[in-house]
Amino acid sequence: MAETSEPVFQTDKDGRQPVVVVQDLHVKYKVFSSGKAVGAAGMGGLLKRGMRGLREVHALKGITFVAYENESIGIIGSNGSGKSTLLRAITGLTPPAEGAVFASSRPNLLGVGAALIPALSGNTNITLGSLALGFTREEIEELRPKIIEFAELEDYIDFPMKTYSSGMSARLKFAIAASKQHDILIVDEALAVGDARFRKRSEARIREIRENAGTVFLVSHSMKSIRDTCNRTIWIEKGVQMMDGPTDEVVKAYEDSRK
Ligand SMILES: Nc1ncnc2c1ncn2[C@@H]1O[C@H](COP(=O)(O)OP(=O)(O)OP(=O)(O)O)[C@@H](O)[C@H]1O
Repeated sequence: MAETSEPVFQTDKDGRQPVVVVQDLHVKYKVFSSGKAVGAAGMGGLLKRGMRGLREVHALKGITFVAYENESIGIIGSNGSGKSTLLRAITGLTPPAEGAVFASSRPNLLGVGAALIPALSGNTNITLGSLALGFTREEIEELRPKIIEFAELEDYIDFPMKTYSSGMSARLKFAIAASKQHDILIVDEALAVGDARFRKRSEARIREIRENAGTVFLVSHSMKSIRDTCNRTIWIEKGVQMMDGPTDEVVKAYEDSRK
């Protein structure tokens, strides 16, 4: 793994500022499985000799790219191709087996779900979620009406969150998380929730974050969301980087491969 992070953040010849540098990234999961199903017959070559029940999944096999300021990068690929693993490696949640990930500031995964308590009201949860994002009490009171308006929950904000539909709580979570200007924002399928109108507004908010010097990564199975939100797309298949380039070209190649 590379030891020094300084040279990787030098601006390129066009003066663009790198914010995330991924170098030959490999991620492997070791999984203990119980039962006979995971024998040589079940998992074939994945089962290592002498380690009964332990198998290794090579989820990312050499991913390399540089993400710059103001980019919105879509990550696409079929189920199990390694998209979420890549996002987790960028946030530092999953360590690389080989290679390295450098980030110029702390990447934030869009989501405040963990900080919220379903038995409490939407309003109290705005306080909890915003505190978790690092806002002060004063900032929270300034943001509160905007969050409620964005989530369109004016009539429900004093009800316990557990009484919300899944779309309503998803809207509240997005509205809290997106109230912050993130430098590096990572969005994993969050746009799949909510109705078409809310999706449009969420996408607009993501574009705004990006325009304010943020860099956004978006994993989605919706090629429409990717086309509407991302200027660049990386396509991964079975852990292998297939393509990295302008969204239109990459999405077209991906869709053609699935015909
Ligand atoms: N925590 C884990 N432990 C073991 N294996 C894992 C773990 N997380 C993911 N994997 C495996 O790694 C591979 C990539 O999974 P990942 O979730 O990154 O794919 P994905 O592209 O996000 O999939 P999807 O589109 O279905 O969400 C899969 O084979 C999956 O089974």
